[in-house]
Amino acid sequence: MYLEAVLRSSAPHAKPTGLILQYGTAGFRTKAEYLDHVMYRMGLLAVLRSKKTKSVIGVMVTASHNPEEDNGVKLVDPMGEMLAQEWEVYATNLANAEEHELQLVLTNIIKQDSINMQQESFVAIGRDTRPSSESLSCAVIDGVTSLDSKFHDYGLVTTPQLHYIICCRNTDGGYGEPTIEGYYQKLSKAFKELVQQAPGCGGEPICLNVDGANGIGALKLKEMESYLQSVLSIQLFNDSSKGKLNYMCGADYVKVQQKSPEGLDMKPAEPYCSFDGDADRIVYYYNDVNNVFHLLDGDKIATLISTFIKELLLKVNLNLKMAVVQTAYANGSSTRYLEEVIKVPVYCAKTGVKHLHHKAQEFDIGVYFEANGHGTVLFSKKAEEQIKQLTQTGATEKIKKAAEMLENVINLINQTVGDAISDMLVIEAILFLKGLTIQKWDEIYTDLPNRQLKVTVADRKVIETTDAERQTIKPPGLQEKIDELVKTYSMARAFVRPSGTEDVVRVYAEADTQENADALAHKVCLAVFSLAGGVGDQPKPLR
Ligand SMILES: CC(=O)N[C@H]1[C@@H](OP(=O)(O)O)O[C@H](CO)[C@@H](O)[C@@H]1O
Ligand SMILES: [Mg+2]
Repeated sequence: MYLEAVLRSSAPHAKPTGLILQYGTAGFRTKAEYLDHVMYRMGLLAVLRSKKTKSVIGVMVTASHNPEEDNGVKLVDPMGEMLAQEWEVYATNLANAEEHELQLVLTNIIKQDSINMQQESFVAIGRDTRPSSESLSCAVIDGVTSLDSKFHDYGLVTTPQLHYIICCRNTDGGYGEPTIEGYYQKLSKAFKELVQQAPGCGGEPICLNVDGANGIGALKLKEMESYLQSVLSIQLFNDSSKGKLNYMCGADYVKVQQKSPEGLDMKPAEPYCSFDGDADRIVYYYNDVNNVFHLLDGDKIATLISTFIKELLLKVNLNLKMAVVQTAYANGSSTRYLEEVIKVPVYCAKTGVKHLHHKAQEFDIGVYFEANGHGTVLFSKKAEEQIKQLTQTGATEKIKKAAEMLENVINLINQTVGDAISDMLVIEAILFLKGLTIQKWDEIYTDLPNRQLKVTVADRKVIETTDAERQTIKPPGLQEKIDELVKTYSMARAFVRPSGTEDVVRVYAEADTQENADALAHKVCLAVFSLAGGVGDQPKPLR
């Protein structure tokens, strides 16, 4: 019986007794030494998922922006999306089964989802540059082969590159050539064509400074450089030749600390961007002439891209439904600007890319970004077809040209998931086409001062939220207290939610001044501490 081979091969990947892990917002994530059995079992689960969907399924070994010592794993569904939520429960059950329960848990999944074990299967595996990733991806392969499945190990790839490959394979190349080379060719062709549509094109290449977070994004960007030559000149910092992954650098560090990363000497007015550890997030920043740091996060990126697309849609006169999806963390100024100035509907989804992605799929053109820089644009089949049609039959040259630009954006953006490299190229092309410097882009609207803090409580599940996490319904009295505090400040907003990746409650506040945002955030922390079972010392004021 096939399960005998599974159990036999599981012995070298035995689960430490009693260890419990959850398939969270971004798959499993913890210290690398606890993950060997999880990897083996996710290899098994990927095979089952592949049989169930009759498609290629991806397994990515990465812990993204976490410290180098951590690792993690996530499964990629057929169209390059995150694993279906119903299967997250299977993943959690499988990861937590003790060795003697493994057979039962596997059999239950097979029965419950009526999986035909005779069905062929194929798993594509990728990994980041963490020292632990290679052996952990071998554990995935052991799981895959113990169920006699076919697989391909793509080795070192960015998370979005693996998502791209999965989508290409499952569309028989419709989305592109399912290789890293194919990815570089597709993106660089679309980028060059877009840039060449600018009036002043043909002069000096566009210059950009990139912080690669000492990770896979740096390696892949180096590989891609030759494809972009003469159009984009990249100065790469934290290129993984010496520094430690994500240590004092990368998109998460820059966003959370609101300061420049180590490892680069910032020159005033020059544009910089940072990738995270698996290159699915990006943020931009610059120092002004007074050496004051300015951050352009996911909200500013969403605004730039939406404005550009909206302008092109007006030119081609297509009646396509476009919307922007954000989370509660989106800066209030960005939401107001999108709704009132660009006049595009804005929706708020729960934190986590899978929630934003699903919401964005409801529109002909759905732009989604988390404030931390993870996001992309989704085009419906209808939108893609109508745009393509206009590139050939558009009534005027102006319409054809605008349709061609939109078509290039469709090819340049990675529609499977947020992608630092692809987003960077989209942003650079838009800035070039619109003749905008990073300062001018930054001036489109001014962020409301804000503060994000964490509170440790005994059990963060005592907090329950509603309205896309903007209101709490439990514990009793907490929302009333937050409302009361918010009323005492001008232009204020605050909310709290239990984190899906850390054992903390996150607190967010914004207000008219930084002092007020800090004070409000602190008072909300105190309310959480007293009403939701805070542990340790009381939260201290920031100033
Ligand atoms: C405020 C914030 O940035 N939260 C992050 C963080 O989720 P939490 O559930 O807040 O821990 O990690 C997620 C996965 O990487 C990411 O999608 C999300 O945006
Ligand atoms: Mg990431």
